[in-house]
Amino acid sequence: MHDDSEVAVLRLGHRPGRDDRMTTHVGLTARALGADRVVFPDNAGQSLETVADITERFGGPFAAELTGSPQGLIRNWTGRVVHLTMYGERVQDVEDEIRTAHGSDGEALLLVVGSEKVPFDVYEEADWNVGVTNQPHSEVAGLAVFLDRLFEGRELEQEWDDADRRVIPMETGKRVESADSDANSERE
Ligand SMILES: C[S@@+](CC[C@H](N)C(=O)[O-])C[C@H]1O[C@@H](n2cnc3c(N)ncnc32)[C@H](O)[C@@H]1O
Repeated sequence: MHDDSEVAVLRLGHRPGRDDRMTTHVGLTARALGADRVVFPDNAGQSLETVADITERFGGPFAAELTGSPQGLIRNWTGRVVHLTMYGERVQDVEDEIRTAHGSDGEALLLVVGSEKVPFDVYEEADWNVGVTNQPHSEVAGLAVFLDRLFEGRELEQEWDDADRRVIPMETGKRVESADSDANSERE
């Protein structure tokens, strides 16, 4: 989480139209929960724009990029690769090992989430295939739980740089403060 070794998220596969919201949410979840970068397939430019816009307004650091070769990124990754899949080893059994590789050994992590069927090569190329439960659910949910386990909750405390607005937590209502501290409040 914005320390020496990077955590990047790769969205593998994107079906324009059908996957637009899900791909965007992979990026927003990666950003909000402590990853440094998200990489989308190059047909997901609309999702990239949304994530970049949120980062500009609500702060960073966070990078969003496109790639023409998602599997090339996996093959050429110099750190370790974690593929999130319902068929993988239980997250609670491998999280310590992954945290040690990242935190103590300084390995950059590439977290891979799929959309439609993930090619078997990815299972073979991954250092860990990890299940957040072995039940089918969602790439967004799997990513969120995995990042929270990886960072042991520290990502909830992160500060945001260069935001032009900030949400003030409230018991009731919505309050957003601009960077120059003009406050706007709204009751639901
Ligand atoms: C809707 S699923 C489709 C998976 C696809 N049927 C396949 O064969 O890989 C899309 C993505 O959600 C993630 N996912 C779904 N359930 C998961 C689980 N229990 N643990 C971790 N990731 C999961 C995986 O990254 C998966 O590629």
